[in-house]
Amino acid sequence: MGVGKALTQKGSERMRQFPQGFLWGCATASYQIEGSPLSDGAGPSIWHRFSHTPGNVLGGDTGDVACDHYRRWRDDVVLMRELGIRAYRFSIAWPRVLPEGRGAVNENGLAFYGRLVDALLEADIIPFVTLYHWDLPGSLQDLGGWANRDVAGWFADYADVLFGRLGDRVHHWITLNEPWCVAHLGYILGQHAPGMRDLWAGLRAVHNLLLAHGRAVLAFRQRNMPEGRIGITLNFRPPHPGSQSEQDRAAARRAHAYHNRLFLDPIFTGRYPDPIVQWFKDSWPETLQSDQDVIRAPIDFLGVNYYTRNVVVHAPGTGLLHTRVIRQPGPHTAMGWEIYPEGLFELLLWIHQAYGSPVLYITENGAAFEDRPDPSGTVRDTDRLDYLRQHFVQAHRAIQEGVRLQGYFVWSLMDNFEWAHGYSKRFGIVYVDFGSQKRTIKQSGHWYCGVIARNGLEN
Ligand SMILES: N#[N+]C[C@@H]1[C@@H](O)[C@H](O)[C@@H](O)[C@@H]2O[C@H]12
Repeated sequence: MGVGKALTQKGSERMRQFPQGFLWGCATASYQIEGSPLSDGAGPSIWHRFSHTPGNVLGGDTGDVACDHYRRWRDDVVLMRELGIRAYRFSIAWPRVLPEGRGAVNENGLAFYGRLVDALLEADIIPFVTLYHWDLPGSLQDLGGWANRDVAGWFADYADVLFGRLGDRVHHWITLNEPWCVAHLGYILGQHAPGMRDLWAGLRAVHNLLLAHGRAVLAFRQRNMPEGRIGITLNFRPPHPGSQSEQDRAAARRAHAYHNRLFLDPIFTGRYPDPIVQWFKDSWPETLQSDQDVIRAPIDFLGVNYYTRNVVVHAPGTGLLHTRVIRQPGPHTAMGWEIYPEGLFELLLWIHQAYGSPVLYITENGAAFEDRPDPSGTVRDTDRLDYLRQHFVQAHRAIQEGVRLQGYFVWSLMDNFEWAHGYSKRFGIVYVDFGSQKRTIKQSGHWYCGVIARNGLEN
């Protein structure tokens, strides 16, 4: 079933036309671009603490300055307007709004985001607000953070402050960004803030993140904002077995259940994937029957973050799932991730078919490459342009198959603080000279501007 005109002849060109009103955008996150983490009454986040702890971030980089967006936000909105984006996904730093995570609101912090929203609307750019993109207030981590069941109420209260103060202008809300990374990288592997290596805590974080999401959705519904839409952003890595042996196929099923279904199933079906509950049986958290109803509070859209796939083999005693990812031949990004555009089509179709055809937004897709300006100052990032083009083609294929994909946010608007990699990995379609803070639209950014203007791809 096609949607819109799939391929239209335009002279000798063939266009892949996207549906009218398709939202082309870019995405960022507070700690990765803002800088000024403690300005105007903001409290320290777990990433402020983590990055200031020696050894946690490559090169000792921190988010103290980042892209200085907290001060340069007006110019950055002008930049977004130059790119012609229709929508901008950004996150709000919880500790800027509630410095202690609970209690008193920091009006300065709230005012920053109010000004940013007003400037976006003035520029005819639709704000998509992520309530949580990993910068938990440090004071809540002191109480156990995501491993403390009370966090669900703290998060819902924080979300409700923002619904009340920005809900008249912001109509698209994302509760959590990649809760899988929050639990797995932050509480189980310790590679991200808060740097815990505790399976017991990590699995409770999984459940409490889902509870927090559900409680925020219920708080949103209570506000009765008919124009409002709320969803969650999940990260996915479609796993392919390294061989057709039953062991490798079972390994891929385990990886699929843990990486792709751990949050999706409870939200859409009210149940955790059985293979995972069985796998972690001794450590699995106690849950209440009533939790399911909170977690599966209906959402209006699902945000999909896709970068690559994993080819997985059975590896006894290796890692959490006794699996190992096998590097594939062919092109990879600077993150060491295989470039596998077909994985985006496979993923979108699977979600569409297996979870009741939800409205989808690609809330992140992009690539890191070694970008350098040439002597003229131009950044010819053809590898990123090709990566995006190939993935846009797959998104178009999915729409042609009836997937209700309504927008695409490129990660990222600009080069930024790439978590434990610091500033060593550049994902932006805009180059940032972190010394001078000069922004330069890369070749991929200029190309993306054309895609948006045509709402489609030329072959
Ligand atoms: N790594 N990487 C790039 C990108 C990261 O910069 C985002 O903050 C995350 O939401 C997600 O992991 C994807």
